[in-house]
Amino acid sequence: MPPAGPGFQVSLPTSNAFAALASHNSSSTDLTSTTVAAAALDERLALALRLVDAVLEHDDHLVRTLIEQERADCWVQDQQGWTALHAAAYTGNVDHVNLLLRKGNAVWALTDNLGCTAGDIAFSMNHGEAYEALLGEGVRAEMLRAVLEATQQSASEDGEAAEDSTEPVASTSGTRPDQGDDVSMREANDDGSGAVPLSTASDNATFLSSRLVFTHDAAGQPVALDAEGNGVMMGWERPIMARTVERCCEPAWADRKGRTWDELVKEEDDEGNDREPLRVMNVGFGLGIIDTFLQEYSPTSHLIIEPHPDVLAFAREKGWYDKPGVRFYEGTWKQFFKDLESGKEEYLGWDVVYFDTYSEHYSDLHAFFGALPDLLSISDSARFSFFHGLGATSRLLYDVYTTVSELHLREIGLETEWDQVDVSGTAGGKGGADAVERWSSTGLKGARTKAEGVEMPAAEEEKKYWREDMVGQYRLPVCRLGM
Ligand SMILES: C[S@@+](CC[C@H](N)C(=O)[O-])C[C@H]1O[C@@H](n2cnc3c(N)ncnc32)[C@H](O)[C@@H]1O
Repeated sequence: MPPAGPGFQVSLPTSNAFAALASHNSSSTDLTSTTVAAAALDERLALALRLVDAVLEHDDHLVRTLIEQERADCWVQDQQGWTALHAAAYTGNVDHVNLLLRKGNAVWALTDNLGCTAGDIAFSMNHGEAYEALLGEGVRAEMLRAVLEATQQSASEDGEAAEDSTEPVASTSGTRPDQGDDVSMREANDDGSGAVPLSTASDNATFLSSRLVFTHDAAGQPVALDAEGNGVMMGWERPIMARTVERCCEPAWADRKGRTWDELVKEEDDEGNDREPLRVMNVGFGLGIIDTFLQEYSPTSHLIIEPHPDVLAFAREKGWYDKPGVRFYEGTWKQFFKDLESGKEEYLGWDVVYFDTYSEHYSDLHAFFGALPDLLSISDSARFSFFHGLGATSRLLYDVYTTVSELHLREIGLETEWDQVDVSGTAGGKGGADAVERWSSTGLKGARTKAEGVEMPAAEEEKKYWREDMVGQYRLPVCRLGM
């Protein structure tokens, strides 16, 4: 993802930008003041790069002097994109890591030219203590960000409420509640620029008003692509969806007379009895993969929340509107929540709730968490899960968002267990390098696709949304209301 990691929009000048600025200034007309300014910038740049070297050379005294007395800029990146923090992560010197974070102005989430945060480097070098320090910093920073965003959000809602007293309420369909810069739910929109463009992959309203294509990749896997050629959903995520359903539905079955799902369905079918209800809610239909697995449990009520017209058309064409127990809510989950509040929709007490949308951000998921105590059935067997692709291009970011989401869920009374799912591709076919390739955002590098009358741009370069080499196995959250 971008310089500061996926969705982390820390826009700081790199050392190169710093140098460019110095040279630009020195060619300006006001020679005296610009020469002084350029010299000052050169000096700061030299100081910052000396700090990187001092860290690499284990020169404790110089590191301390440069940070505490010389106030060297710890966020400056060298030619390979390394900051002093990357260097400290490389050497594994936890004192330097802490010094840079506490006394210096180091930025924990900056990525080097290869897309690695300092934490990723510490992890790959097996420097456990340094890694833990960076993880702690990331979690603190992201928890703080969420608090600040919530404060901003409630301030803007107060403002809107004041306006609402005189103006009709405008639809907020598909818009982000916060416009914050947090991590994307799925990581296809890494353009490395650090900016948040109004792209189909990062802006929900843009995505919902653009076309989608349902096609197949070179390996014959079904894929749904957005108008920029990013993968919205890929067939090879099946093992994740299968395991999610198993983990979320089995407790409800076990709860029902202690019999397995198969036994229960069979017995009740034979005897013609009414079954105990099993109510499931899925937010985001995509290719209908998770819904297919949910159907195997014959839910009495199967609610699918999906706003995209092309996805709805796809679902209709595949016969989903006629499946037993299935009902589509044709709108966003935020619209659905409004309808729940107004009484237009009913709180059913769902046994299983799953959340996997596209072009939304962690702050959206966090907002969804807040409703779970009302959405979930009070039964011990009720489960919630979500697609955890948060920060999946970096080991550190993935760990940070695993912890942050768990803490946020705990705040609202949900306990989380993390299951592991092999995403190496061995479950669905070939493994190794081929599997890593399959975890790219489209698998259609360089291919211009034309399907159903919608022409997609050729993907200039493969955008990975899962760094399987760095991140490892997929973590499946299984959440329940605490005791
Ligand atoms: C990654 S796909 C879901 C894939 C699904 N889990 C499966 O197994 O096939 C994301 C889906 O979320 C839908 N979506 C996007 N924004 C949404 C929103 N605000 N509310 C509900 N669904 C949304 C997209 O249209 C898309 O169909």
